[in-house]
Amino acid sequence: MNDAAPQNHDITRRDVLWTAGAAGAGIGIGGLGTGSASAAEQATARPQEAPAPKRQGRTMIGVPFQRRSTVRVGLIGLGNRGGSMIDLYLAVPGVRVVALCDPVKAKAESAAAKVIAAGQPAPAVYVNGDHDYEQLLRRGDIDFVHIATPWDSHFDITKAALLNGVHAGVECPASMRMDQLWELVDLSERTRRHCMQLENCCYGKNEMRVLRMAHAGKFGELLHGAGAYIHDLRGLMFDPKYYEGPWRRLWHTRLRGDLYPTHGFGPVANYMDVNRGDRVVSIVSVGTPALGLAEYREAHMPAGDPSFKESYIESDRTISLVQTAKGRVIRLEHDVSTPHPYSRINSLGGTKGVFEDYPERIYLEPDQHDDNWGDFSKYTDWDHWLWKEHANPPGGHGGMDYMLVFRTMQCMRLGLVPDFDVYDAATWSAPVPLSHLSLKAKGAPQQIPDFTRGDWHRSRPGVDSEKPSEA
Ligand SMILES: NC(=O)c1ccc[n+]([C@@H]2O[C@H](COP(=O)([O-])OP(=O)(O)OC[C@H]3O[C@@H](n4cnc5c(N)ncnc54)[C@H](O)[C@@H]3O)[C@@H](O)[C@H]2O)c1
Repeated sequence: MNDAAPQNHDITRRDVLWTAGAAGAGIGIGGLGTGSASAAEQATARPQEAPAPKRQGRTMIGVPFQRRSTVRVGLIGLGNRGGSMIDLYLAVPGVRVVALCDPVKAKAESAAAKVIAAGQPAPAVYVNGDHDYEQLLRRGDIDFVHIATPWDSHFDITKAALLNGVHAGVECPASMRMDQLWELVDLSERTRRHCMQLENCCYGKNEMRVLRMAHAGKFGELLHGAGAYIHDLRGLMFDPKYYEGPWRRLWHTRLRGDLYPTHGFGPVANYMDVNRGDRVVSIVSVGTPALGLAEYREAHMPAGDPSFKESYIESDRTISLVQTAKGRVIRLEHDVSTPHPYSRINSLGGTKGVFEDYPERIYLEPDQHDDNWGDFSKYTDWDHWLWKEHANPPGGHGGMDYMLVFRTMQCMRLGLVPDFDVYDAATWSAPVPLSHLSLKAKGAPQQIPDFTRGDWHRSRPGVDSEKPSEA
């Protein structure tokens, strides 16, 4: 890692190529596989010192949803993620699933069958190719859309949702490119529709307990935290049936950097009130060689498999250090290509102690002393009201997926301000392009833009919400 500005780094002019006109108009750089620039060029299409573009609308901070008795939901992308999240929308009261879209007809039809089995009217189904989502979004009867498609298409579909007046919830990351993250901020402000990063890990039981303890001062003054996506995906990425095509593996041929930062970053950003009193200002990243996928392929794939044509450039482990305006440090890690038990690290430290997850343990003065970790299960009094009310939530990932859906739908039904907004989506996704740029610059720091354009000073609620007086 390098403190000083790089002397002989290899950022090319194309890495930083960007003009305000091109990004503002959304031209010159394609989505959904359009355009000719490489992913690496596109990821860094804004110079790191570029000032924030001029605001085109009013802030979306503190803007409540319009109240409604029933939330009408559409889902776009019904693979592993969309095909399981639909169960949770069907389990939450006051929600109707009205339309579904996936070019793979069998997936859309099987999701439609679930809607009917849940006793709701048959949903409209859109299966005619990669752009049929446009028809779904033009229907005029969708309040919220859940976008669970491969990463390349997140931006175009989210943009279309906002332009059609539909609140957008997009899977992680919101986009892989800096110019698109800014465009999402501008679009949300212009269209007055929320654009939410559907970051389920912010609703994890441990994450919410730590969040409440942090805000109550149990950790003292906050100093450092860490989050990660360490998940051995080698088997799934080489499984021809798991994903719809090899899109996820192919990102390892396209970009070096933290490809999936939001699961680790979102919760720690919440602990530290990022965009709510503090802000993240810079990131430095380093990466290991990329060896894991090629080694796995050699051992497990039959000779002649098309994957043998692929060259993996993504570091097996990327480690980034993010600094906040208040001087705190957040460590982010990404590794999906080596053997390792699943971990999001999820740690937080301050002047009064520290929490570390995987496995969960705590060391807080005056409760613990003599270097012996304490039992985190003794701190259940600090559980978030959502976890006190829903002790055994249905669905995957230990129940946090349900909490995300329940709370988002609750905010829409009751006309509340969402727990996070487009500024959080852009901030949590920004390490994708910026870690790439830092890696190329041999660890040189990159500025993280202030997507709030100065409003980060304002203290305001987020995931640490008050329980609404009505259900
Ligand atoms: N938050 C989480 O815990 C979590 C977990 C898994 C996946 N994800 C995210 O969900 C997204 C999807 O991942 P997945 O594992 O389900 O992948 P997948 O390949 O299983 O599913 C993607 C689906 O999108 C469909 N699709 C592709 N292009 C489309 C288009 N233009 N319009 C409509 N549908 C389209 C595909 O046919 C496929 O069914 C990714 O962004 C991933 O990062 C999030």
